[in-house]
Amino acid sequence: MASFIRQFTSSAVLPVASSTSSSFVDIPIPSFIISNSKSATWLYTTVAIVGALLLLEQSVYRSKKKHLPGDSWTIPIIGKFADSMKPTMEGYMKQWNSGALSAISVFNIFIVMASSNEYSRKILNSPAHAEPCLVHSAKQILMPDNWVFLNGKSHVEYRKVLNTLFTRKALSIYIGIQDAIARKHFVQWLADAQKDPSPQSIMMTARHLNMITSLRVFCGNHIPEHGAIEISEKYWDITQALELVNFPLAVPGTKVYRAIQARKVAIKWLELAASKAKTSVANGCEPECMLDEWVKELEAPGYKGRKDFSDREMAMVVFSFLFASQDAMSSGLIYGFQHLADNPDILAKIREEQYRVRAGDVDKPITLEMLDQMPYLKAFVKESMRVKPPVTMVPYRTTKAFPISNDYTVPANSMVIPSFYNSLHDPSVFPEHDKLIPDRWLDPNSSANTNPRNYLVFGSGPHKCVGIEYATMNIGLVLATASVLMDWEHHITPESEQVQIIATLFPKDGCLMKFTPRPRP
Ligand code: HEM
Repeated sequence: MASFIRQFTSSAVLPVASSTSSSFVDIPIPSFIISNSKSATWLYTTVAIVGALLLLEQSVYRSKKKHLPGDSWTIPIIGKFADSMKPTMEGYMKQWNSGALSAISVFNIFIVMASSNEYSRKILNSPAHAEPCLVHSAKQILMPDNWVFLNGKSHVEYRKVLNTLFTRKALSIYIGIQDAIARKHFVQWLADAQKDPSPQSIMMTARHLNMITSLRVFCGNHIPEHGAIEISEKYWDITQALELVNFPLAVPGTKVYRAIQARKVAIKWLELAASKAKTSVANGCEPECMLDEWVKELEAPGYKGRKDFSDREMAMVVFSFLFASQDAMSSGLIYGFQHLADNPDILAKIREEQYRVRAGDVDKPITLEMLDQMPYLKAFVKESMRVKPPVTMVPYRTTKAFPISNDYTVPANSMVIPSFYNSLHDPSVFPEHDKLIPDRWLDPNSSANTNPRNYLVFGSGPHKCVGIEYATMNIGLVLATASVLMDWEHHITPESEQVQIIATLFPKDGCLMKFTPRPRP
């Protein structure tokens, strides 16, 4: 009490206008009240500013969203961040089914999701309004000067050069490498299964097979074995960083930081490979991999394009191929194994075709000519990726206001995400759309074949996947060779049909398989 009185007496005088409250004039005010009142002013001001900003945030969101389906209000600051951390197919389906166009916001990034074939294709084919933006982390991982971030004319020019790496002539070099590596890995899979016959997840084994195949196809023996294994092991850090929204700073301990370290390792080996490929071709060696083929192509007399690609630039291209293919191809391959195991009648047809084309010789490496005679295999691969598309959507960014429909314009600098799932599961084009029916691709007059615009597994427009032929050839070749060398049994769990999204789609239980050697015919 005494201290209270002391404070009271030493307090300042509150200047109050005498006209309004003369009786209070000169009443001494305690200092704690004054200091509290100052901080209260600050508090009120801060609250008012924050409140105004939050209101502004809501009104900006609503003015951008207009009549599109989506939450009427966005969660302050973070928006749908929590959902984007743990995306689920059910969540995406709900969003896609809410309308052909729908809106969400994550960290104040305004996002328009397109689910119909018409709008998805429109985004992919409107380079004047929208360009691929990948997820934010992709730029940090791939490096901003990677060719994949080019747009317009410079992108078209660069792609012309890269298209030469996927010609039939180039693929005929790659197919032998793919065949040999697949067989080597199957020997290992069978040896591992003999040691431990319990069903094992093929998530990592299939990913490893894929990575080693890609590295050998792209770089041949210009990367030593331990370098290839180092890239393969570290690559998982890159996959894990591909979330829609990441922690913005790549500081130690974050996923993006770890991914950047993994990229540095990969680029170091890929630069070395580019330099060795140049030396090898200069020494007159015949091309044995993609980098050799590229260097050789640059020197061809009829070649008119750009010739001066540095080791780093070539390394970044190869890295962009790894980046674009590793997760998608692994997804395609793993679902391929699962679909065949779950559909023995389809597997039997694949095998029948294999034995016929290989004339019973299962040790004979596959050639492009043999693949040409395997329409059922091709139909299966196409159908397997239709049912479970590895890539379900690709983020684009509007470079200017984009009048996407008669009654809606996507504001500039928004994210627009064309999704492929609904196109690939449109029941009017794919009757019994959830069923795996390879035969629908064998009839040229089927609705699947007469509506090619619906098959968006590899995208559409100027950024359509550059590796389509290689990807489908690789998935087909691995499954075909596996079918004649091995039997496999799928250990079905309640999660086998559920999907987990790790950049691309995978069976939630990791796809548990048991492999055994298959007797020769
Ligand atoms: C099953 C495997 C694959 C799937 C499902 C797939 C799917 C896709 C999709 C959906 C896109 C975006 C297309 C668009 O924006 O319209 C894309 C782009 C791309 N893909 Fe693939 N891809 C696969 C394999 C590969 C492979 C094997 C390579 C390279 C060897 C590759 C290289 C690329 C590149 C470089 C791009 C960007 C092209 C550009 O921006 O011009 N992909 N892919």
